[in-house]
Parts: sequence; structure tokens; C-alpha cells
Amino acid sequence: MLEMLKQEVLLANLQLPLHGLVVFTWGNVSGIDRERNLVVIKPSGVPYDELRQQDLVVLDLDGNIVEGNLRPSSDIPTHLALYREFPAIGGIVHTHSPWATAWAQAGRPIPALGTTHADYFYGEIPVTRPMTKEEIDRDYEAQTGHVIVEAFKAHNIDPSHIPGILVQNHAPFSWGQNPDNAVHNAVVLEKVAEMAFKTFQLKPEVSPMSQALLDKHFLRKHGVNAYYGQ
Ligand SMILES: O=C(CO)[C@@H](O)[C@@H](O)COP(=O)(O)O
Repeated sequence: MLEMLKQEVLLANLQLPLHGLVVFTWGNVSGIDRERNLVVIKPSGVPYDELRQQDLVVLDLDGNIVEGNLRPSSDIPTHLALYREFPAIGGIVHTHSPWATAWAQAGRPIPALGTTHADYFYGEIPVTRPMTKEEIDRDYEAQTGHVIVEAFKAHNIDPSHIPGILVQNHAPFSWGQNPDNAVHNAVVLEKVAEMAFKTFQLKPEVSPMSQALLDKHFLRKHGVNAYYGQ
């Protein structure tokens, strides 16, 4: 069972450079086995072209290493915080993909401007608040998870409706039902960030799309009455 999850996590990690979402070691993917509450994640600082299934690290939700000889991704406390708070998610991706990171660095949420966005994100993609010095000094990566969760709870956002966020002055995190779906959402987030940037260049005063069009596009792909695809 865990071997299958490890394979999924390996393949999902290898998708990041293929989709142009990471260079060097600027990202990581994890997946969770919800029955056993075990998380599989990329090891820290290992280049993608050297990554092997046996290098992956398995941890419990408290961060105890259960399997693996390498140190887990430095972002593991953020992943664990999200798995603990968002029980419906099965995979998480962190990258420094440039378009989404530019919005994160600007501290700007990405408004829903068109149907590409609405097919995946049911509203604005939020940005976290700036972290305090105390949060940064004390428990940085766990606090990164905390500010993400705080942004979702403050606005009562369902994480399956908005499968990603911009961490201010840092970069995006995205998630999905499994590691592969989380990578899919990370690719969409990057594309949507690029399109939104270009739209604002063409028309700085552009308005968000109508609620009716947002509803139509999100709900025809997601939810009980979805009818898009086979
Ligand atoms: O955010 C950063 C660096 O700013 C890290 O996520 C990135 O370098 C990946 O770190 P890991 O190799 O997963 O420890």
C-alpha cells in the first residue's frame, strides 16, 4: 500500500521539472495515506534527476520519521499542518513557479478573471498575511502552515473549492485529492497567475468575472451536478 503511494509521490515530484514549475531543488510534493495517517515526501535538497523511490521519507502526522534515511523536505511541517487541518486533501505541492511567486511576492491575491481560473478555483486565490518576526523565528515552516489555514478559516473557504494559496513573500502551495491531482492544480495555478498578470497589463482596471459565469464553470466540473468530461 505505502509502496504505491511512494510511487505516486515519486512520479508527481518528477512532474514538477517537466512542467517547468521548478528548477534545481525549488519544490516538493507529498502524499498521504489517510487510513494509516502516514505522509510520504521528497527528501530535502535532493535534485530531481537524482531522486529515487527509496529516497522518499515517510512520517506520521506528528512529524516522526517512520521510514527513510534522508532528511525530509524542509517544508514538511507546512505539509503536516495542511494534512491535519484539511482532511479531504490527499496530496500537496510547493514550488517557486515564477508567475505565481510574483503574485505572492507582491502580496496580491489572484482575482477570478476568466473561465480558465473558474474551472479549477471557485473564487480569488488568496494570499496569506505577512508572518510576524516571532512566527518566523520560532517555528517558521509550521507557522507557514498556520497562516495558510488561518486565511482559509478567516474567509470560510473550502480548500477543495480553492486548491491553492500564495504565501506572502514566499511562493505557492497547492493541493488535491492525490499527489498527481495536486501537481495538476499547481500547473493550473501557475498558468492562471501568468494569464492574470497579462490581463492586468492589457487592462489595469479589469473587473473580476461575474458570479454567474464563475458558478457555471466551477460547478459544471465539480460538485453533485457536474457534467463536464466523461
Ligand atoms: O521554499 C523553499 C526555499 O525558499 C523550499 O521549499 C525549497 O527550497 C525546497 O526545499 P526542500 O528541498 O524541499 O527542503
